[in-house]
Amino acid sequence: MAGVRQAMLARRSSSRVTDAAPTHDELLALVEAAGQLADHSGLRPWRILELRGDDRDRLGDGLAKAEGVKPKHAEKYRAKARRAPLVLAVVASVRPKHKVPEWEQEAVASGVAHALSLVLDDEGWGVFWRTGEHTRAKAVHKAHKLGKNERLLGWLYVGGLPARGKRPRAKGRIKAAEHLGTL
Ligand SMILES: Cc1cc2nc3c(=O)[nH]c(=O)nc-3n(C[C@H](O)[C@H](O)[C@H](O)COP(=O)(O)O)c2cc1C
Repeated sequence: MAGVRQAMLARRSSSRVTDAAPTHDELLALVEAAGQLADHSGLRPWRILELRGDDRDRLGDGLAKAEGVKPKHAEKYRAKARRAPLVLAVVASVRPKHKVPEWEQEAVASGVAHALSLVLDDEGWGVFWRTGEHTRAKAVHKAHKLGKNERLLGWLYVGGLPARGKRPRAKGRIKAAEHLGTL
């Protein structure tokens, strides 16, 4: 469908967003759409955690702890986690020792995050996928109450698009011919 191609060509990450955010119900509809991608054996090896308000401080505190910073000095990390009104933690929930290897399951979870970024962008929201050296640190894992077979793929920071809209693409579009080859 041409609409998807146009949406991809128009997609841009927005590092700065306003305090507006999709509601829980709006988000549910977008997660439903993003979750329709190819999934070997239909394992659905992913989930998304919706962090709003003070819940974002759990992320900030987890990052501070991973860095070895005491809670009373965690303000800098809390502020980072508050850069958007809605932070979506992307979790790969893998089934170990399944005939579908773990890397394929993580590929599905990653695909969902990309698809969710795209549909959010297409609906007019600002989105920015962030990670960092502590994404898979124990303290961050615990802060998100993840299970033994779960791991984070980072966070989608979501909010309203600033009045100036999306930034123009600095390096232009990719050169497709450089990425498409034959044997
Ligand atoms: C898995 C993943 C993790 C990322 N982590 C960061 C990050 O921690 N910090 C950052 O500045 N950009 C990060 N990025 C890149 C931005 O989300 C964004 O894609 C980049 O700034 C390019 O902008 P564009 O998406 O508009 O082309 C990450 C992207 C992905 C896919």
